[in-house]
Formats: sequence, structure tokens, C-alpha cells
Amino acid sequence: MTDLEIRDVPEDDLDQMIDFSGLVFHQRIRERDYERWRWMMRRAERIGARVGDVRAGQLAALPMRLAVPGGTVDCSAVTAVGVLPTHRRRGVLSAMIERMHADAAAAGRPVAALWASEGAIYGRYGFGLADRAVELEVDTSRPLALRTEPDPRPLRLVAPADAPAVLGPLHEAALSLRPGGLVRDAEWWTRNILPDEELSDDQLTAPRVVVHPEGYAIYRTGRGTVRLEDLVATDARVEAALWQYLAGIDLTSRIKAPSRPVDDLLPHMAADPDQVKVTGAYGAMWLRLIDVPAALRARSWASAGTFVLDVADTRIPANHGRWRLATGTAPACEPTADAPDLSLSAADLGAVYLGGTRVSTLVRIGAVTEHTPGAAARLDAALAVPLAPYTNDDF
Ligand SMILES: CC(=O)SCCNC(=O)CCNC(=O)[C@H](O)C(C)(C)COP(=O)(O)OP(=O)(O)OC[C@H]1O[C@@H](n2cnc3c(N)ncnc32)[C@H](O)[C@@H]1OP(=O)(O)O
Repeated sequence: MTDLEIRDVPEDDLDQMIDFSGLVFHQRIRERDYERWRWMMRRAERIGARVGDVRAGQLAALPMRLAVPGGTVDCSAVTAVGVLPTHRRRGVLSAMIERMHADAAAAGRPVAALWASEGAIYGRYGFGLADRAVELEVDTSRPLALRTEPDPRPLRLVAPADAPAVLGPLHEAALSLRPGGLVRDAEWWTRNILPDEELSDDQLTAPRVVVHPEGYAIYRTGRGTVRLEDLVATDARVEAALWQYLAGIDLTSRIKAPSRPVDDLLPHMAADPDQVKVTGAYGAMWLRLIDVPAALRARSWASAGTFVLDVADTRIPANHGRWRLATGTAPACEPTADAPDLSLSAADLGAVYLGGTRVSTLVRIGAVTEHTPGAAARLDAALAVPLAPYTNDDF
């Protein structure tokens, strides 16, 4: 489109961005939603697309830190993406993504992440599905019998206003055990994780917070249901104590947990597996390596090895080509002209980066080519993480 122009959206236009989101996502924006979205858009890098005098599209990128194995990396968390229904399928999104890639690279962020409204959109831009989540439902009309002895230390309820200071260190400790989460600052806790508001459509209370010395749960209640928002524990016994607390809340007969890690312990801990049902499974966060060598150097690896990866990246030319990756305690990644062990797309590299998808699986389905027998299994061993990646941050 010749008259397409990509430019920054000034802070004066935050409400126009919010209204635009309401339009493309078919949502009624309530006053309290404006407050939250203003806060989020204010801290974002805001990209707008204009066609003549029409605001045709928008994209926001939040500077965040993402937990990867062994640490955290700077990340553009992409959100509020939309194109007017009158201007769709003319390359507006593609132009905004190109600008987002350039901004992230200029800011030195090795990765970008997003939650996709539709799975078909972002693979073409080099995003791969990096983690998944499951939905659990627990029948608590009878006592929840567990095979794991709950940690007996006392639990206490904490006022949400005081929670960030108490939950922050517990959450950070959890991030070091499991990749995929975002580092939360005090505002992220207050605005995004613990908003002081009921969910009137579902008749659910504002968030409640229960804390253990080594874990916490955030939940809402209503209509006989406990809805679990977030649960973090350093080990299985602490986790058992939190689940038993939730299962024992009076005047409720079920727990609904819309987002739990794919390797959640509760289905295994339940003495009667019929009491805990996995009611859904879905793709969660998509990841894009903005700077392939920087991203590969930034994570820790479970085993040492060298691999020549032939990466196909049509959207970020600096990533395109062959890379010699040395995993192990001092990871290195340099360009090379050597013959590749594996050929893969940027999107598939994003999918395997946190260890949530196996390279061998992608070889089996024909998406990744293994030139050196055994290379996929060796890379899987290096990518392996003790706990499956999981993202429970809404952005
Ligand atoms: C992180 C987030 O915020 S996710 C939210 C994304 N936003 C929404 O879902 C809101 C409603 N939808 C929209 O606003 C728009 O349709 C968008 C943003 C999804 C796409 O914007 P467009 O400007 O139409 O995309 P654009 O024209 O650049 O498309 C580029 C390519 O992607 C394809 N594509 C775009 N959207 C979709 C889709 N929803 N499903 C399948 N393919 C798609 C196009 O067909 C095109 O393919 P091609 O290169 O082979 O021709």
C-alpha cells in the first residue's frame, strides 16, 4: 500500500488506542478498563499505522523481562494489535511487525513475545508457540485426598494491597525454576495480577491472596466456585497445602483453574484421579528470537555440545544463515559457513527455545531437517528444562 505510514503514537492518543482495541476485539470498554489500559499503553512503545488520514492499525510493545532457563532476558511483550476491518489484508500488520522488530533490535532486546488472538497469524513473522497451558477442574464436594503430605506450616490471608511485597520474592524464586514467566514489578502486580475489582459477569469476587512461607495462591470465589488465578510453590508439599486450602473453602464445591502448567502436579497428587479433571489444553505464549545469537547465548543449557544451525528468517535478515552454537557452561553462538546439523525456521527456533517443544518432534513432522543423525536428540538434551515453560501473565 503506497500511502501507508508507520509512526509512533503520542501519549495524548492513549484513549484512541483503547477505543481502537475495543473496535477490533469487539469489546465494550468500561471505565475501569480504560484505567488499566491507559496504564499499560503508557508504558508501551506504541506503533500506529496511518493510511491517508485514517488510523488504520496499531501495535503496542511493553518492555519486559522474560524468564529463560538460567536467568531473564529483555523482551518486547506485544499486545493491542489491530487493523481496521476496512483495511485488513493489505499488509498493515506486516508493516507494524517490521517496525516492532526494528525497535526491539535497536533496544537490544533478544526476544519478543505475545499471546495470539488466532494461531494462524504470527508464524509467518517468525513467532513460534513456546509454551502451552492446561485448564483443570477439581470436584471439591468431597475432601480432596492427596498422595502428597501437605506442608503443615500455617497459611495466612494477605490484603491484596500488601501482596506485591510478599508475593514478589516467591514469584521471582519460581521464575528461576520454571521459564516462560514475566518479571513483575509492583505496578504489574497491582494493576494486572491483583486488580481490586470483581468480575461481575461471572459473579466472582475481587482477588483473594493466601500465602504460605514458600508459596501463594491468588483466587476469586463466587457461585460455589473457587477460580484459581495463580499458584506458586517451591515444592510439591507446599503445593499440596495450597490446593487443600482451596478445596476446603466453605460454601464452594469446585475449583476451576483456567491456567496451569502442562506438567502441573495436582493430577498426579490426587488420590482419586477422577476428582481432578484436565478440562482443556491450549497454546499460550508465542516467542520470536529478535537476535538469534544473543538469545541463544542468554539461556543456560542442560548439556554441552556444538551444533551448526541453518536458520531461515525472511523477516529479520541478520538472523538468516548458519550459526555455530556451543551449549554448556559458557554458551557461544557465531556465524559459520560449515555444513549444518539442523535446518529450521525462525518460528521453530522460537518454539523450542524455552524447552517446551522438542526439536525431535519437529523433525518427525517434517518441519525441521536433521542433516546429522542424532543432532536433534542432542539439541533436545541441551534445551531440556526440569519444569515445562509456562506463562501466566496477561498482556
Ligand atoms: C498480540 C495481539 O494483540 S493478537 C491480536 C491480533 N488482533 C486481532 O485479532 C484483531 C482482529 N484482527 C485484526 O485486527 C487484523 O485482521 C490482523 C491484525 C489480525 C491482521 O492485520 P492485516 O493488516 O490484515 O494483516 P496483513 O495484511 O499484514 O497480513 C499479512 C499476512 O497475514 C495473513 N493474515 C493476517 N491475519 C490473519 C488471520 N487472522 N488468519 C490467517 N491469516 C492472516 C494475511 O492473509 C497475509 O498473508 P500473505 O502475506 O500470505 O498475503
